[in-house]
Amino acid sequence: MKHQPIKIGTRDSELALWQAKKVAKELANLGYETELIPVKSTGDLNLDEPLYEMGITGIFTKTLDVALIKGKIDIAVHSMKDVPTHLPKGVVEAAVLPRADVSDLLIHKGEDFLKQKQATIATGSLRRKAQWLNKYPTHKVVNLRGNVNTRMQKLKDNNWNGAIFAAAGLERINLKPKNNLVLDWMIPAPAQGAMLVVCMENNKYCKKALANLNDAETEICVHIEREFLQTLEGGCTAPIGALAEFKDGKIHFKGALFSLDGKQNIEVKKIVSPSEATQLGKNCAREILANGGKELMKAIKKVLK
Ligand SMILES: NCc1[nH]cc(CCC(=O)O)c1CC(=O)O
Repeated sequence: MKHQPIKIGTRDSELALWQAKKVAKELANLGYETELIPVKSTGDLNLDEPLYEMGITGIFTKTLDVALIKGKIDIAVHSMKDVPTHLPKGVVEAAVLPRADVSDLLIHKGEDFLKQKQATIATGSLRRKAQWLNKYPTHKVVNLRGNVNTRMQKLKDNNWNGAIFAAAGLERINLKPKNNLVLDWMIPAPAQGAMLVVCMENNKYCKKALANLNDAETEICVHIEREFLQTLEGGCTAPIGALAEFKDGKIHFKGALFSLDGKQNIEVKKIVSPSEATQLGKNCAREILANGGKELMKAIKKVLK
């Protein structure tokens, strides 16, 4: 018997649509029929208030989660870095797609300002803000929210020196300007550049279809990063970066917790063999907590609550 097309839920930003269409294409290559179902999310609408002030984790994923649980869609496609470490009950990770560029980019209007004392950089991310101020303590960081297109437009409309974007997002929607600087010193968000497809635990048909799309190495790396995040944060959006990468058969991990003003930086780096990967994220987070991270997390939570 012919199966109904797989209903792919997606937010309606250009990046989200690109990512959903990518999954549709991959599934079509395997012979599966699909249908795109755009679902509006509060995350794209509420642009003036910083995410952390809304007190919500999973603001980008909440609406799709509801649609999934209600059976309006069969699968949801997410930027994995936007997905809270705990999935809603009954929802499972069905595939982690091969990772794109993990780096953060500075989109600027001329690089000369990097040598100046005064400059203004825009970002809505506490992680990017803290790391920028750590490297450029005299600069000013202003809040910038909205989807990638909105943020790029706001950068044009304001006299900021630059704004920070994920390379993956800009590349996907073909919006990467020439005047970009790869911030190779900046530690990306856990799971940056990775896409996650989720479905209901009891949906055997979709689980089987999506298993074909999973990239094992990416899955291992993002799980290390997210375990690191989960062990550190306990449900608050702190300035945390983490990156695990396979290099010459080994896993290279770096993770860091920053104070909100960027003055404090507690970092850990480790190189392990893949057999030691299971506890890596947790162990590195525990090392940071033991090195002053516990007190720092407490101070951050006090401000963000
Ligand atoms: N929070 C927004 C968001 N979520 C995923 C991406 C881009 C894709 C990715 O980082 O995986 C972006 C834009 C950005 O951070 O500039």
